[in-house]
Amino acid sequence: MKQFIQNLPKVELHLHIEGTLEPELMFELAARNNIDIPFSSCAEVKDAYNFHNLQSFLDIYYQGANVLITEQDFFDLTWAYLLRCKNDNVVHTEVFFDPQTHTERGISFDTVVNGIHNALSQAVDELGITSQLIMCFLRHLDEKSAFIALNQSLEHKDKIVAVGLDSLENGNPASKFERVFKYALDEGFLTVAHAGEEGPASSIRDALDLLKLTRIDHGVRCSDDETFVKELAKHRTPLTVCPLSNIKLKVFEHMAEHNIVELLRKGVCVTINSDDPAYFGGYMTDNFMAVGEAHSMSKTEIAQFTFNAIEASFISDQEKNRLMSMNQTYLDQNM
Ligand SMILES: Nc1ncnc2[nH]cnc12
Ligand SMILES: [Zn+2]
Repeated sequence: MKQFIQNLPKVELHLHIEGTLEPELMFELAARNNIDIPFSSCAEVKDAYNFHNLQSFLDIYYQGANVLITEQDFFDLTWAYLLRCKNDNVVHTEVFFDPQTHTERGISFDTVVNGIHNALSQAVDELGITSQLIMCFLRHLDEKSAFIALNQSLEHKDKIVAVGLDSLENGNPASKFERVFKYALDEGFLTVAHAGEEGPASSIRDALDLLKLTRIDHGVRCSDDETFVKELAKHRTPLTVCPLSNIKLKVFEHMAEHNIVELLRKGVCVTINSDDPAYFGGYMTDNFMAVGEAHSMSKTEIAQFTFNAIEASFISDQEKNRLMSMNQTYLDQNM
C-alpha cells in the first residue's frame, strides 16, 4: 500500500503555507532576521507541538510566523513546501495564506503575496507542479480588518483565485464575514471557509448559505446531521478533510474513529489534505497512509480521494480532464 500511495498522483486543496514552516527553517530565518525564538533546538520546538484543541495550536502557529519578514523568506518557505510536494507526487496544490498574520506585524501585503507567488510560478516549469493561491481572513479579527486585507488584495487579483476563512471557528460565526464575502464575490473571487472542524453541523450550513461557498474546509462535523450528509453527497459539495490535523487537534481521538472513509462511501466529495504539515506530523503521503492504515480500503477507494480533489479543484475543465486521465491510468496500471 505504501508504494501505491507514494506514487499516486495527488492534489492538495487545504494547505496553510505558514503551517509548512519546519523547525529547521524557523531557526534559519530567525538567525537571518535577527529574531529571538523561545526554543534552543528543533527537538524542543517539536516537543512544544502538543495540542489539546485548535486555539492551543493557533497560539504556537502565529508565534512561528514571526520569523517571516522578507519576500525571500516567503519564497523559501513556499519552495520548501513545493519540494515536499514533488517528493509526494502532488501534481497540483491550492495554497492558503493569512495576510493579516503578517500585515498586523508591519510586513506589507505585497512582500507576502509576491514571495509566495514567485515560488509557485517557478514550480510550474522546474517541478511540474501547478497551483492556485487562496487568501484567508482570520476569523478572530474584526470585519474591518478583513475589508482592509480584501482591498489590499485587489491589485493582486491575477495571483489569487479565492478567499477563505480560518482561525478560531467557535465564537466567530460565518455571519460576521457575510458582507466581506459578498464584496469578494462581487470582485470575482471564489469563496471557501473552514467550518465544522470544532463547530457543529449548523456552522457548516451557515457558512455555505451565508458565504456562498464553493467548498468547505474540514466539514467533518457534518456527520452530526445525517440529513445534511445526504444533501452534501447529493450536491457533491467538496469537503477538504485533514486527517492528521484532526487527530492532533483532538477532533477525533483515533484515526480508526475518523469519519472520512464513511463519508467517501456515502458519496460525499471528501478529499485528503495536510493542513499544517510541519505542526501535525505529515505531508500528503503521510495523511493518505494514516487513513489507509487505520481503515481497510481498496485501491479504487484510495484513488477516489484524488478524483474528488480534481473535481473540487479551481482549475479549468481541460486541466481537470488531463489530471483525471492521469489518475485513471495510474489506477489501471497498478490494480
Ligand atoms: N486547522 C486550522 N483551523 C483553523 N485555522 C487554521 N489556521 C491554520 N490551520 C488552521
Ligand atoms: Zn486549515
